[in-house]
Amino acid sequence: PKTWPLVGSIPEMLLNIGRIHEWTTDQLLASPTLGTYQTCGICIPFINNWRRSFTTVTCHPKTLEHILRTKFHNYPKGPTWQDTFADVLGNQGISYVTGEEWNLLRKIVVPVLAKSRLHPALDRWVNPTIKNDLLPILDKASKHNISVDLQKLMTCFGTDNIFGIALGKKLKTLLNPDDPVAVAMDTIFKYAFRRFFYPDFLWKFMRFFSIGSEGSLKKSLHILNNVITEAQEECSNINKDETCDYLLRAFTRKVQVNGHILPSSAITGTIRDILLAGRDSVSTSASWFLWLIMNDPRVDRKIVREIIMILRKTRGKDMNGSKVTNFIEKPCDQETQDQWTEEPLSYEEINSLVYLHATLLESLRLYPAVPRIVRYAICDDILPDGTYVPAGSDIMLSLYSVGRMKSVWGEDCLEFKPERWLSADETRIDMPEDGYKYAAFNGGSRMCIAKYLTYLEMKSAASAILLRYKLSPVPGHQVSQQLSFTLSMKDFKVNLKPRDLSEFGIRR
Ligand code: HEM
Repeated sequence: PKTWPLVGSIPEMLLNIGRIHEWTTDQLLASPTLGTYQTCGICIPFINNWRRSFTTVTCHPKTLEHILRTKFHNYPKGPTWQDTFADVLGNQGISYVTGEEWNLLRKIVVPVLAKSRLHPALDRWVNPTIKNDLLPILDKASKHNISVDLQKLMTCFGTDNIFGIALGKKLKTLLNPDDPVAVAMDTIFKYAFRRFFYPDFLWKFMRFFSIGSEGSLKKSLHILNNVITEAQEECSNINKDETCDYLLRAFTRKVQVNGHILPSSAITGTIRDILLAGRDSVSTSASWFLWLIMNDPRVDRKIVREIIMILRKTRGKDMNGSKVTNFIEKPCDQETQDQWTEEPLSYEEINSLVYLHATLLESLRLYPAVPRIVRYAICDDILPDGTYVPAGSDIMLSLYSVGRMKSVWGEDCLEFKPERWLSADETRIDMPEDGYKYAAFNGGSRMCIAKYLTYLEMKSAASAILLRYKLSPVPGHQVSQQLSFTLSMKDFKVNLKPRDLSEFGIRR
């Protein structure tokens, strides 16, 4: 990008702030290495060190692998990130700490969220939230022709699920969006992000005197911490032998791992990280996913058809009452439709949805909920494409841009095409050999701990919504990206019509 004396590329970035991820992609596409460029921010000689404002921006899968795996120890999150977010994330939580403490936390948390352990999370939290809270809201909206903001609803859905899964608490923000905890979470996201735009001395001054946005941030963190501490106290009174089905319980059982005792602040910090990370990421991904489907009737039909095929196998009955074994069936009548839509899909049903899974991967390729991550170079380094990275500078990985590179995903990289994730006969998922081509959940040792939980939550919500309703855009409403930690939309207004499944009773 164009770089000016003293202010670097800041003016051009500010001009493009409303489309910052697109702009970054444009710069990466124009770079001679097709995937890496270097730039700098405000740099005033004798006042700040040029290395602190120098940034390497990249999206090439080989470079991502180099930073996230091969040279993992040379690229931590760095002092600026730590200084800015220590109080928000808790300086002993999983996303903040490094070294042995971090290994220990991952050893506790990762197994609890492993794919094979998520069945109870679906039955106890996700599906009841869909059935009792989300669907009644959508039913009412479709009956009365009222449009809904799906981004907002999905944020409440993500919040309710993550509070259940992490703390064993029913928050029910779908029914009560003004719940003080939900409002506190909103405030934390909004004002913590604002720190990027204020000079350090200003927000630190405001924090010290608890004024303005920093005052609200402090209060909101206090509200969230109180909820976690209360849950910790309740949890310590529960019989230790009871089945452990939420994250906090896993901590009380495994406070000591390999002789290391975990401090209570590490547990609080990690739970806080999980509550914050597990909310907007899911709502953002679900919103882009549903937006893409709403605008692509071919994919919409294919998804509903696949769900029906699965339901015919698992819930279907023919005229004589016996289970249907083949899918070439009569049109779906109202009674069957009612039976199939009474309960959200079960764990086994969800795991049989191959096309839906491909659609999810495709939407995360184009719209990764975390669009960029930043690392810091401890020592000088040379990237695989020959770029020199000076010690003490930042390196930004644009996860948003990876999916938009023709050199990585081919000429049709901007097309929404779930089939690219499927085997030729479309019966199974074919992941790319180079795992760093798909980096939505990060890669290497700091990979997201909740990839499978996210898939499960999203497939469950998407199948429930798409089986029951046909979505259409609200005339005149355009979605746009909101500047935030995640790629969230400003709002996502849709109209819903009950889905008529009778048209799906045709031969394959
Ligand atoms: C579509 C949904 C999600 C996406 C795209 C996503 C993406 C990511 C990415 C890119 C990172 C790496 C961040 C970095 O190192 O700078 C990350 C880390 C993390 N994610 Fe997720 N995430 C999602 C959902 C979730 C959920 C539902 C949870 C909570 C259960 C969660 C918890 C975490 C935590 C705790 C970390 C830090 C791990 C560590 O540093 O060891 N994420 N996620």
